[in-house]
Amino acid sequence: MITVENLSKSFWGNTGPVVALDDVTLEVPTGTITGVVGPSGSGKSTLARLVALQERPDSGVIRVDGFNTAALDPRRLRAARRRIGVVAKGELLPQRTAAGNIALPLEQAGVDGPQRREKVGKLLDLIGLTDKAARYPDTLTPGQRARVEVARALVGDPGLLLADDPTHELGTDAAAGVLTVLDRARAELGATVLVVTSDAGVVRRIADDVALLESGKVTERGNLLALVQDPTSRVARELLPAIDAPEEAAAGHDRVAEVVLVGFAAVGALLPEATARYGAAISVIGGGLTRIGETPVARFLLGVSGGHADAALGWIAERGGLVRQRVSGLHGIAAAA
Ligand SMILES: Nc1ncnc2c1ncn2[C@@H]1O[C@H](COP(=O)(O)OP(=O)(O)OP(=O)(O)O)[C@@H](O)[C@H]1O
Repeated sequence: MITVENLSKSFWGNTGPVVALDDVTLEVPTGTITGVVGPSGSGKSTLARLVALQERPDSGVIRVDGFNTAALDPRRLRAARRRIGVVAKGELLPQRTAAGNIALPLEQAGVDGPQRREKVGKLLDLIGLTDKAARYPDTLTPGQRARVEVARALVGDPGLLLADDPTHELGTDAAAGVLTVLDRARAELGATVLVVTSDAGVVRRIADDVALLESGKVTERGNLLALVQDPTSRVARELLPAIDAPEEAAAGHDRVAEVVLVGFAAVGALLPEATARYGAAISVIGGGLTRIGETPVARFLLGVSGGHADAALGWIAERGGLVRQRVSGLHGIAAAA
């Protein structure tokens, strides 16, 4: 477990001090992927450098498995740094093959040849590049190079894998490939991963937990699937499908409600079952379906008509759907299950 407690960091800019991080607290539970998402300049890279123990905070503490890293002497600090696998971008050695680049940290650590080969072989398999082991970086695609960089960061079995903007400047397929590797690292190696990104889609695809960083402050954090069911969550607003129906499309229904459904059973079955049980006519006015990791999540604006419209909505809420009725126009009441 990595914990960041009350971390603050300022820099001197041209016009005075710039607060990059302001009292940031964060947990990265073991074996999970935590995503820190925020706009440009919100402090993401500063946070990544501090967690990588490359820079010291002005105040606050970073704990790795309970140890306060601020209290470490230089030798222990170097050892602690080695426990953090930083995905370093654009730093593959051009004169070394993909396998040779992944093996480099093991060579530096004095690991013998057979052990190196076994470890590198496993990681080449994890990143799906076994057949490219002998290729040099300049003959790989940007996405393949990015996957090799992740493998190199994983080769020392780090306590934390840290990736700053891992999909930056990659096309859609290449980005998906890198995220699959991070996901497999967590699932198959039990890696603990911290990803900082400005792309909410990265968080939606791989994160278990998320923190929203804005102007150096964490303004929201928690489990992603829990947050998407929180009507006040700004992360949820970012990640769920937009309801892009015009106001007049909601006219003519007895009840209009925004509904968030999480999981295969809810997304697949709740609406037809509510229709069948309560004889209510339920129509989808807007919204849509997405996935959070492997979990389907839907946000719909529903129009419900018929004698048992309220009962139908109440039943959906009882079954775990988040139901917010729109009473009139923009006003709503929350009835979370
Ligand atoms: N070494 C530094 N010297 C001076 N100011 C800095 C330094 N590093 C970061 N800053 C400032 O701190 C703030 C946060 O920067 P940071 O790079 O951490 O944000 P970011 O969220 O990673 O942004 P981006 O997504 O654009 O990379 C910015 O105002 C930036 O200009």
